[in-house]
Amino acid sequence: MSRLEADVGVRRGSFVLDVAVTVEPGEVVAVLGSNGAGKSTLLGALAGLYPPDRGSVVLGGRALDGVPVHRRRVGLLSQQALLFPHLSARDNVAFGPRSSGAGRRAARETADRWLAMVDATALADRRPSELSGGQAQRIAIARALACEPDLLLLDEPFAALDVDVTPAVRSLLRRVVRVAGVTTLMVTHDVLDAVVLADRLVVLDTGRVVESGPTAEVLRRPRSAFAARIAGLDLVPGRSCSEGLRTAEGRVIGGTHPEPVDDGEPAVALFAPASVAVFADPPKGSPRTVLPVRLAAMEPHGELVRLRAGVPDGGPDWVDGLAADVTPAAVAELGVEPGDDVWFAVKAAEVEVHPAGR
Ligand SMILES: Nc1ncnc2c1ncn2[C@@H]1O[C@H](COP(=O)(O)OP(=O)(O)OP(=O)(O)O)[C@@H](O)[C@H]1O
Repeated sequence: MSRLEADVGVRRGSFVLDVAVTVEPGEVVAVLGSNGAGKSTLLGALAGLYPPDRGSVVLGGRALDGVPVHRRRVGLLSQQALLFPHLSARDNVAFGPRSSGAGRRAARETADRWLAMVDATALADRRPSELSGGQAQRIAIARALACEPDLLLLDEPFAALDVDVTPAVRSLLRRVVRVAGVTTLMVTHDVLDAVVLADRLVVLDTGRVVESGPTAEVLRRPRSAFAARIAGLDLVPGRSCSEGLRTAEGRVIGGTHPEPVDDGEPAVALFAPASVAVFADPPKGSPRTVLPVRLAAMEPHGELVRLRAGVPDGGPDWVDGLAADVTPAAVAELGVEPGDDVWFAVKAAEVEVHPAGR
């Protein structure tokens, strides 16, 4: 496992990227930011496509300045699978090991191992034209990892997939990246990609890092406007359980599992602030998950009022920042103000539990 330390300046026309980013060995970091923020430029600089004007890229102790693309030991998975059309799936995966000197037999064995890892053994003899988008992307994942890269770069890896196959391919990528223990940097527009795959987020704006930190923390307490916009959801960290999610203190948040996640795996419960009902007294016999919170703030939010939670006496930290959007009439009826203890309640059907980065 290799550590990535990059501190680069890249000029493209009038745009300047000036970014320092470190990815610890085996860590997955997601780079987010609006269009034109410089995400692809950063990826290109790491891959060796755009030589930096200043700075350095050090991967596993090797300085990559001037090292050509094919010698960097950097794997790239992009939106399109970009498989060689004339080769079978197996030969596509074996291509990397072959190019780095493995014999035909050893390369095929490596390919078969990775094909099994991405549940694609049955597709080994097919040509790319005989694969669906999701199948081709699974082969591309195997191909990227079969080269045993020191760094894996993911460029919007699910953007070209049908929405109904994305969760399965995303879970699979999460599993194999963890098994391979490969240091990974991912560019994405989709906050769910970041939640499911990334240990840490880096937010770019006009070529600079404006925010970074553990995924759940950035989404829970966003400091940049961009993170706040993408993080418009309530998020509770914990571990998946059959009922939904269990927090570190053992509180169960009822929820559904839209994508596969094993019991006990790190996970997050996500729900919309508009799905949260607020009570001034603990609701009795409610089928919902009820969370005691201390009201920290009330702010206008469109036609609604956003109630922000703070931590009540002895309560867990993750309560801090949870939001409930309610009508002004409901706020008047509640008769509560900041500093009061209130109860947030949410129905299991409104809560999605997704696997999460560490
Ligand atoms: N070949 C080029 N010549 C000049 N400027 C360029 C070139 N390619 C990109 N740029 C500029 O560099 C900036 C960063 O682009 P980049 O593609 O890295 O952003 P991004 O964050 O990946 O955006 P998106 O989310 O739209 O893919 C943009 O302002 C873009 O206009």
